[in-house]
Amino acid sequence: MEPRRYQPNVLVTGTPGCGKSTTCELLERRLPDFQYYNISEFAKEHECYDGYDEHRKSHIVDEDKLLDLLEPLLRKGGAIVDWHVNDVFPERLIDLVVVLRCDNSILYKRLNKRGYHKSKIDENIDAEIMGVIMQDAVESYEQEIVVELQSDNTAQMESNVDRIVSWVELWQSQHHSGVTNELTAQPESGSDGDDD
Ligand SMILES: Nc1ncnc2c1ncn2[C@@H]1O[C@H](COP(=O)(O)OP(=O)(O)O)[C@@H](O)[C@H]1O
Repeated sequence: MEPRRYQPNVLVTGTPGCGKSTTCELLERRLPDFQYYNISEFAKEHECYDGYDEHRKSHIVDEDKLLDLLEPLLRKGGAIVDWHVNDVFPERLIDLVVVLRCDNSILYKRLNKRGYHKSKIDENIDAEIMGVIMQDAVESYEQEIVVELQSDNTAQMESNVDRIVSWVELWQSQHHSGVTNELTAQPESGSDGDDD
């Protein structure tokens, strides 16, 4: 059986350039007990690669190897996971999925500034217009744990961070009080509860 988690795991996903890393870095400061996993960097660091995609000019991530390494870390809870791919993490390990969204013209400027090739910018803008990442998220997780947050400007990003922190605190209060209740629960009185 899956061990009980005392902190939730939060997956922050979205099209590249939507603001995942910036949001996660702010979250990290607000949630000092949490561990931040930028999966692109994690995959590079642990060489979770399975070839190179010449067309995209990027490494192909070996998802099996990635998950083998990541799963024991996520089982403990308290992880902030940042990746544009979201359908590879087992549902049982994820408590909240945040899908960041961005206006196309703003996203274009961000990706252009990043020096992406035009074909790569177009591919990402198309994905954002079609809501590909959101679609993947709702197909992979219970709809109740998926939230879509707009991240066009700093004010929205700050508000998103506040919302995620509030959600984490709510999760903690529900789960920690749940533990206490289980431990302190009195046996049922056996009354039929006749309320006439
Ligand atoms: N909500 C936002 N408001 C203003 N700038 C943002 C916002 N989100 C991201 N950015 C900027 O856009 C760029 C891409 O953000 P980043 O967090 O690296 O995106 P991702 O991790 O999704 O690829 C960065 O220069 C970042 O400062």
